[in-house]
Amino acid sequence: MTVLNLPVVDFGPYLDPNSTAEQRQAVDQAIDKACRHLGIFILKNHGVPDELCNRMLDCIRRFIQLPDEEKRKYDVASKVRGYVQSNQSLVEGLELHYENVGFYPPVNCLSNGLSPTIDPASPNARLPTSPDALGMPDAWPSDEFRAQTDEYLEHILQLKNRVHASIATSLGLGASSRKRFDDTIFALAFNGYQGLTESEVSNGGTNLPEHEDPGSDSDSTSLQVQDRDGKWYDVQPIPGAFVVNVGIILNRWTAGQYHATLHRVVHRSKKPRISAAVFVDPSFETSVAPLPELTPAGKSPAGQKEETFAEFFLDWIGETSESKY
Ligand SMILES: O=C(O)CCC(=O)C(=O)O
Ligand SMILES: [Fe+2]
Repeated sequence: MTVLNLPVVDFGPYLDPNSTAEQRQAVDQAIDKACRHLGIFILKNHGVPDELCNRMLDCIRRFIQLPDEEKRKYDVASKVRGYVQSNQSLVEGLELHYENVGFYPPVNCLSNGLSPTIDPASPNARLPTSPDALGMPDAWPSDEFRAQTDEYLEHILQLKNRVHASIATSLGLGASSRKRFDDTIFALAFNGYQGLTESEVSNGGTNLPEHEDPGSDSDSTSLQVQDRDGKWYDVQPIPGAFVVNVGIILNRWTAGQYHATLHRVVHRSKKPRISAAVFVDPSFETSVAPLPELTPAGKSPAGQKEETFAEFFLDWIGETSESKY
């Protein structure tokens, strides 16, 4: 398979107080160009400390290395929360050759991740005990895991705000559209791909079938992406850098100007692999209709429904049980 050298965006000027407006503008242009082309790029000098990323990955690795019966305690029978074991067939005849543990805030959450019905000071504020439209609540393997993830997301939030500000500038957005970029929540998929034996290496298929995600992904290594002609490429990762890709919502908001990247994972190695996908989703009440600045005629592209992210997402997870899973 041909290796694709993704555009590499050096985010340094956004973090350096001495950078010039021209340097930051060059970053904006590079991100905008990549989002329009394949919808995917590598972000280096992103400001999230290497040491913190490594600690997060170690924490995920330690969880993935636990005995199966221990991990299964965190299976909450949801598509987006809790543990899903490898080879667990969610649809008859189709197996996923990877395991993952996912986290999704309460669906009635505010953009800060807190449920409006819960006192923010209460210990239940970030760990509701009742099911919502997505099923059972998150199942955190330990307080340490949770604290580690919170610390990581605090840094990712700053980065997300900067990247969204850059995109909003490139797209020439006004205050109301910028608000959609600000009102986001994080969903997480921490994925584990087993090391393979010699014969599995030569006989194996796809681990994570091709898909687009609603929110944009980041922080993963060695995956495959499809270009606009339908050809698949291996992505060449850069240690310490994030892979960032456009999801379905950014594609919709931009009326198709930004490309939602089709991607999949084919892990052919004797070494195990883990990845941390962070999805930036809009808050549930946010519209997923195209931004008014990008649709001068005031019309959505044909076939695109005017709906909130809640409506979109509940449909999407219903559909993915047939198409992605
Ligand atoms: O493991 C990876 O590199 C990608 C994971 C991914 O695309 C996902 O979890 O949606
Ligand atoms: Fe993905």
